[in-house]
Amino acid sequence: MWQLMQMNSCQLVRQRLLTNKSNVYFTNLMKSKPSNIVKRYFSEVKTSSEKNAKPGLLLLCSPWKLCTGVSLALGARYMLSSGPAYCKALVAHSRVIQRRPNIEEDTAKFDWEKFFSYLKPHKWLLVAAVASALVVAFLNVFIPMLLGEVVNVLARQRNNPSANFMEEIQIPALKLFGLYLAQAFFTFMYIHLLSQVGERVAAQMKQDLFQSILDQDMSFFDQERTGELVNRLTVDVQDFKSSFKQTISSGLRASTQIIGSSVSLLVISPQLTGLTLLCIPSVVIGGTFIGSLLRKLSREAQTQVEKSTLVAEEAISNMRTVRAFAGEENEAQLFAQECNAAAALSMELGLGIGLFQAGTNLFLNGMVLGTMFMGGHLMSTGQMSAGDVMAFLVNAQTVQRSVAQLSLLFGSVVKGISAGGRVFEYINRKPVMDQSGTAVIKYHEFHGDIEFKDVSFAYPSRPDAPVLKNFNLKIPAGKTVAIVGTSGNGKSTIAALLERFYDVNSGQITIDGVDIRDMDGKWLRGRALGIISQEPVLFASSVKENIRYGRPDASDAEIYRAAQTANAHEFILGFPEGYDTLVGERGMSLSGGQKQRIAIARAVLKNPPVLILDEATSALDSASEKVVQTALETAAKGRTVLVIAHRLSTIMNSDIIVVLNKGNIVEMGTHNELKKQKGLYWNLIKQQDQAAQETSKSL
Ligand SMILES: Nc1ncnc2c1ncn2[C@@H]1O[C@H](COP(=O)(O)OP(=O)(O)OP(=O)(O)O)[C@@H](O)[C@H]1O
Repeated sequence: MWQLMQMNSCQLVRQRLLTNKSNVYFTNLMKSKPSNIVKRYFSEVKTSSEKNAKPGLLLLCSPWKLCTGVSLALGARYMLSSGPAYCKALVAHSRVIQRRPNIEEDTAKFDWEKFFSYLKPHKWLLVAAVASALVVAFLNVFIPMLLGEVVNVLARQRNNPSANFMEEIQIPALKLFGLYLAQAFFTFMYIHLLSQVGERVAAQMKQDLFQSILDQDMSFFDQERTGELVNRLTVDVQDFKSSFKQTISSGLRASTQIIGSSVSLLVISPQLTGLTLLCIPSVVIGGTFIGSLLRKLSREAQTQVEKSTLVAEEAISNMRTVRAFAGEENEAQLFAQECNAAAALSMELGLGIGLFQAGTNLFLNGMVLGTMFMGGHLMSTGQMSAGDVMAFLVNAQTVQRSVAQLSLLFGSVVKGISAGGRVFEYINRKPVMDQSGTAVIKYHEFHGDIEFKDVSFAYPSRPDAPVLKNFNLKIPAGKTVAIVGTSGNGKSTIAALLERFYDVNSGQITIDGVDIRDMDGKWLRGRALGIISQEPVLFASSVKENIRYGRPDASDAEIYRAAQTANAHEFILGFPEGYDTLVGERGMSLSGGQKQRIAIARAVLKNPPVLILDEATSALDSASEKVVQTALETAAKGRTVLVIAHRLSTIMNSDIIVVLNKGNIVEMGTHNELKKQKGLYWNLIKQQDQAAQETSKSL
């Protein structure tokens, strides 16, 4: 049993959804009957299979997985005295649909209009860059001719040495030097100007993309992978920028050079040009065929590299879970597997490129030899000079280099267009939720009467699974209302709807009679509501900056006062660097209770009239819970408070307790009233007392 769990534990890190689930959810699941655990197992499998029907079906059909699931479920019920984590493994197991990361097919369209709107502010820089690149191309066409003139002077000198060599060489050499200087100057100009345009456009695109991501609805983040979004911001913008710069610099230059140099070749020697043209079809056909094979291999290798990166990223970002389940070996194996597959493909690609390059070099060198042979013959019949042969060779080389650049560019343009398409797709993406509300309630007019009227709601990612149906609830101003109920009943959903993370499907939620959809969302979340959740999220900066996040314009004195209210001032001063102590990534260097008190200070600093406490103490041990509970009670004074409580000890001194079952209110009243009813609330109390006794016995 344990081995089975170990085998599946590393899969846990890939279950992003699980991070939305509280420990309480799993503790509760752990206490269910074995049949319920099995039921939940299959319900999770069903949900997953809805998302990804084919593999889901496979999972359901696989007898091995079925047996594992049932045995995990049955065993888990009896083995879980040490905590809810194993239940997480159970549910994670049921959610394992696809072991390997899914690299989605690229379907995004490139938005040319948007692209030009980014170029527009830099049009003059771009024109100057393009003009400079064209000048370089023209110079590259003329340089071989002048080089030919210089060679002719040298050849004449060898056949007929004369004293006025300096005079003869002076003019062509000076002209050539002038062209070299001009070529150097314009090369510098186009590279410098192009990098200015490229960097400015890329920076603007990145900012717009980030802003667009920040503006998306919460349902967008429920469905998108963090790694994918970060890739859009980094890799895709980078690929697009490189491709853009390369298209202008290499593409424009190479095309102009091909045309210019081809004309020069014809002028120098039509016979030699004709001979060269005869060889071209074989190069084009062979090159296209081998090139397409190599590109296919390159795409496969790239996709494989991305897969291995995703495996590493998920493991590193969930390191605590990996360590807690001793999943290092599995992760390392999986990474090695993906890495080796990527290396094998890249080696195959290397072999292909090597053979292709060697063959091309042999062919091209053969052509040079052939040109010299034929050129020598034409020289012997007086139809060409040594300088002409030299100019022809250099021009032919320019054409060859330019063609090679263009063929390389083709891959880069395809890559850049698809990367740009993905970036623009996200930039253009409009949130579905209507954000046009502007209503705000003046602070001194704010009472804090909250009402849910006939609210029905299903998460956008699961439209067929309604969480609330015709839900009605009044939270009077200045009162504390606690919502209790077993896991998965929709308690946190109520808080999420009040924060307007999602819009209700029907009905309305009002604060002081104003529909929250008509309110300015930033004001609603930023000023009116404060939330303290079970797992407070801190940023990797100092304690002070984390508290200031509640109100960026707060003074230091206000921050200290908020920390005092949150019972955090003392322990913060105990740190060697006090308020300037860095909390580490996601607050790793603090205890759960300390993190929570900093989160409370952050909410207190914001001074919101309505406070939402979403299982704010349920992740803490009983000693920390008491300290945090006191801090919460101080913070809650004079505000309307919505408490989402799984553990009944966290409902504080609530004025009204609402018992929720399957999204419906089944009991409502004060603690004493509900106890007397001996209904669901009474059962919950009994269950929790029993669980507490069992825990203390096992300790
Ligand atoms: N982001 C989401 N997307 C889709 N479904 C969700 C999402 N969050 C929650 N759900 C589903 O909505 C239902 C209610 O979940 P909710 O988190 O509100 O329950 P809860 O009573 O707060 O549970 P717990 O006490 O375990 O936190 C559950 O079936 C859950 O799976």
